[in-house]
Amino acid sequence: MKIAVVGAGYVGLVTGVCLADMGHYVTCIDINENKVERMKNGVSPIYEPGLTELLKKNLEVGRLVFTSDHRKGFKEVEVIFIAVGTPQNDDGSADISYVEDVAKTIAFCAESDTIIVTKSTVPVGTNDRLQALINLHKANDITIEIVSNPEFLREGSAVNDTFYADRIVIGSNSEKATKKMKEIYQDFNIPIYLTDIRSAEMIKYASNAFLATKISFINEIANICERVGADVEKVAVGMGLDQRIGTSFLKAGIGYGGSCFPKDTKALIQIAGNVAYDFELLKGVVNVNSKQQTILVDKLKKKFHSLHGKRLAILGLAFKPNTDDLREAASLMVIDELVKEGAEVICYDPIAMENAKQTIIHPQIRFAASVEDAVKDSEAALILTEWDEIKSIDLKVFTHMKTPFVLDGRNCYSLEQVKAAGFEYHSIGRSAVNLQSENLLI
Ligand SMILES: NC(=O)c1ccc[n+]([C@@H]2O[C@H](COP(=O)([O-])OP(=O)(O)OC[C@H]3O[C@@H](n4cnc5c(N)ncnc54)[C@H](O)[C@@H]3O)[C@@H](O)[C@H]2O)c1
Ligand SMILES: O=c1ccn([C@@H]2O[C@H](COP(=O)(O)OP(=O)(O)O[C@H]3O[C@H](CO)[C@@H](O)[C@H](O)[C@H]3O)[C@@H](O)[C@H]2O)c(=O)[nH]1
Repeated sequence: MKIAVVGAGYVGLVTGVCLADMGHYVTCIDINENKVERMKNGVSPIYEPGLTELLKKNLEVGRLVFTSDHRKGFKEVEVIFIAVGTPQNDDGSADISYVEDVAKTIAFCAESDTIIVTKSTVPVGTNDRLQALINLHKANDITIEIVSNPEFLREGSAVNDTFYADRIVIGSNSEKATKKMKEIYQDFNIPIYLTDIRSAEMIKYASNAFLATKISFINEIANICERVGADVEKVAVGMGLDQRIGTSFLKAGIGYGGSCFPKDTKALIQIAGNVAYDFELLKGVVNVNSKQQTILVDKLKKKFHSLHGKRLAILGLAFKPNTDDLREAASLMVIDELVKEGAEVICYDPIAMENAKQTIIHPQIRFAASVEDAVKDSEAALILTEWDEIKSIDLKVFTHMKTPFVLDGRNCYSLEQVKAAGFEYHSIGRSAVNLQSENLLI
């Protein structure tokens, strides 16, 4: 089938490449001409395992085309996916102006019957609004129908998530559009959950809010574990063995970041507020997360009287491993706090360094070429992303620090490993390892 995808960001590019790989003819349209040029040459603008290979393969066989010309991209296509951003407004609500702009462009350009598929995460009722907008602007003799098809991929495993998703959600009020959607996804062999448009829109927000709730819940349990002498890692395993609870998203740490959970939880609070419902639980989840993101700074302040002039190493900048995305990463909040306290910050990340150099600019911040360079002469090391490279380093590297003091926000090492290596170590929801007594401190 001939398909257009508007917005070649994370979701649009991965969707476009995977649809092409499944045999469809896909045109990805993005207003960023620089990005389009790179993609035309087989260069992915994002770091995403497995994506470049598929991008090159599908460009070569001619199933994938990139353009910044919407009218050209819409020529002869039956289905248009919208995958542009829905960032956060100042009040936390979702900004749907990019999605509305695309809907209007489609209405102006469409020359024959078209199905629009909204992949972007949009507040409940947005697709109905888009349909009304399109009906207002489209030519009279054509039909444009809209379908909600929220995206559930995770950054860092986006390609795999697309091919092996647990479900595909399709919200549609039209039999013709539903049939087309089933055809598009036929070869993916993934269960399809068909529902109405508003429920599909809500499934996306509810899923992200629920996962964020699990994370804030385990982080609060972790904070209590530290105070009562329990180990959150063991608690999470024990809880997860109950199949009603499950093991996933119970990894305690320094909170959730990224381009989705922070903005989608806040947007859902707004969606509820707009219908006079106070989503108290979710407000708690958001507050817990914001405190959790800087919990290591609190621990650091307990250790040192003042952070002024202290050299502190940051290991890991991306909001999670296997991505170079820094959006809403805990590292940004931590670094901001440390800079305010007058510390000298030296950062290292295996992949997100180039993005970081353009995002985190301050005279007190420098970048190191390796973990070794970052920790050398530092008075504390803060681990913020659990990259394999960081998890698998020889722990001796920390013993060469000016003060061998490690704050691990992602519980990368076992307490036994750390005790054997010999440095002071504080993690999340577990006893601290003290250097002098070699005892575990509560
Ligand atoms: N990033 C994720 O992991 C993820 C996962 C699931 C859902 N989502 C949702 O998907 C949507 C897209 O997210 P993203 O992270 O891919 O966004 P992104 O910011 O990475 O990409 C958006 C792209 O759209 C382009 N664009 C903007 N206006 C355009 C227009 N009029 N025509 C053509 N291109 C245009 C931009 O240049 C940009 O390349 C959001 O609603 C997000 O909440 C994201
Ligand atoms: O047990 C866990 C799991 C995750 N995280 C953190 O949560 C954030 C988000 O992680 P993850 O969900 O793996 O990555 P995203 O790419 O943000 O994916 C989420 O957001 C996407 C955008 O909406 C959805 O499509 C996905 O289904 C949803 O998992 C990261 O900072 C992780 O460090 C934890 O702290 N503990």
